[in-house]
Amino acid sequence: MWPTKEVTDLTTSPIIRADNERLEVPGVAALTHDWLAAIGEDPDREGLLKTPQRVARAWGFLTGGYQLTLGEAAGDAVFEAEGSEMVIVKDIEFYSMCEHHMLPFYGRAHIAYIPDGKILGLSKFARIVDLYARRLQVQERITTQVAEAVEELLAPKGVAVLLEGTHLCMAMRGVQKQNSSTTTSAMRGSFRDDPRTRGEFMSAVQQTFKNR
Ligand SMILES: Nc1nc2c(ncn2[C@@H]2O[C@H](COP(=O)(O)OP(=O)(O)OP(=O)(O)O)[C@@H](O)[C@H]2O)c(=O)[nH]1
Ligand SMILES: [Zn+2]
Repeated sequence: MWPTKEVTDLTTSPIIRADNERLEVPGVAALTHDWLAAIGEDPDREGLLKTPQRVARAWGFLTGGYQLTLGEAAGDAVFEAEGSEMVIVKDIEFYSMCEHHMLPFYGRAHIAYIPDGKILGLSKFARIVDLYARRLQVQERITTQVAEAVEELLAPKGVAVLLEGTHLCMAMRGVQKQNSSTTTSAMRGSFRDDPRTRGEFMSAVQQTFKNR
């Protein structure tokens, strides 16, 4: 892993400036030059001349989650609030890289929680998903880490996280199954203990499947 950069200005951090690949990972450009040669390419042909730098910037973005903490991703958006109605944030798209093949997997995350005095700014759920997705990952670990992050920030009565993912390492190589998808979930507190609470979440999520 490359040296951790202190991110003090969140408006310029790689996770927030999602359109802007500003963080080049040191060493990746030189490695990419050698990688191109190893696969039989000519790294010095015109079309590839800038590719090592592009790859280094792209990987800075794709693995920008290593550069941020949960506190930085959530900012100051934890608020005191009355009430304990279920909050569901659905269809948060994510893009990650599998740690086995370093190929992309992507899909949607759905998060629900039941507050116990604290709520979180809605956009922060997407930032938390990006924080963990922009690393080398397995889908199960992103799912668990997002659930643990919501627990840590809010200490809610319950939290549920469900991810649906398509893995390119299963589609464009290996078993070559283009249509398979993987669902992973983490249920904590009342979502684990109360089937009705879990059922309410699952039917809300299934509604988004039907509407596609
Ligand atoms: N559980 C889990 N497995 C994953 C994920 N992403 C990729 N994999 C799997 O990781 C496994 C690695 O298996 P290996 O047998 O070591 O590698 P491989 O020979 O390239 O495997 P194949 O993909 O079957 O060709 C494969 O079964 C992948 O499908 C993930 O997010 N979660
Ligand atoms: Zn893989």
